[in-house]
Amino acid sequence: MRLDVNDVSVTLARADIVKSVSLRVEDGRFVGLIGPNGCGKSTLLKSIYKVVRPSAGGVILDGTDVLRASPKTVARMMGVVGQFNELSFDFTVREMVLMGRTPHKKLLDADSAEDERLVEEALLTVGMLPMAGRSFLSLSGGEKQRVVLARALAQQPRFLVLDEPTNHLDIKYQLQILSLVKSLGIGVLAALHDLELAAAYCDHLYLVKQGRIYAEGPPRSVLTREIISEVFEVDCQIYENPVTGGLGIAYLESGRVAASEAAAARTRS
Ligand SMILES: Nc1ncnc2c1ncn2[C@@H]1O[C@H](COP(=O)(O)OP(=O)(O)OP(=O)(O)O)[C@@H](O)[C@H]1O
Repeated sequence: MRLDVNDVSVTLARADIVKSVSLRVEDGRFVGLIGPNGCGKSTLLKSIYKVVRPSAGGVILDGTDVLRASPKTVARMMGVVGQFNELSFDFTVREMVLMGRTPHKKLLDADSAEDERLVEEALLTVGMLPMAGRSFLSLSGGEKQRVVLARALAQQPRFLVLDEPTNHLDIKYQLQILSLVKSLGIGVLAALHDLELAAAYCDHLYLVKQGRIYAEGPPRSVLTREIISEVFEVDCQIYENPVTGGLGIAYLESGRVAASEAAAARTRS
């Protein structure tokens, strides 16, 4: 399922937050959205999953006009893991995940054996089956995050939108969840903060700066020292990780940068 975001702009409280952004996620590709705090990643994702209405532009998923389609129509295709998972009412973990089946049901349809099977499978996948009877509100941040992902998996989406899916997760679950999402083989658009993880898992990156796409391409072409310095205002060295062969980023503290530049200047003179 292919996602096309065409010239989307979002204005909130009279501020232009997303400015004419276009992007594409081809079927089966894992695409990352990266950028500094407040650059507009979540707002852009919310406009894709219909929580925020763009002031201009269009969102097309597999030929369906997402902005005009009903929420149920979109939910049959698209699973979402948002950034905040708070609820006013308490549900059990199993009930939360069962909600993922709602888009596939008619009003008053009972839960089928297949629904129950998909819920068990999703809970098993994220390691939350032993806590199926627990109250959702009593869970830790990482446990909640895994339940919300299980709900999205039970939905059997053909496209996933993830807003910082590894937020709150310890390293085991960060790696497990990203590997799992990648193994689904469906189109994924995910906002990620960890640039090394983004490089390891994403086929393609869009880097956002102040509401606009600043750079896009394969991770190695986007995650360069120059671009990271321009957008994140942090100096770094890019290297090939000798163990994994993946892209490594060594961040340099500003004091150390100044010291190494001074040392380099002394060597030159
Ligand atoms: N409802 C709103 N009204 C006014 N401003 C908003 C609203 N929602 C978000 N913003 C502002 O829009 C900007 C972009 O926010 P957004 O949450 O999209 O950023 P982000 O890139 O996801 O940031 P982070 O990495 O910190 O999660 C921020 O300056 C934020 O304060």
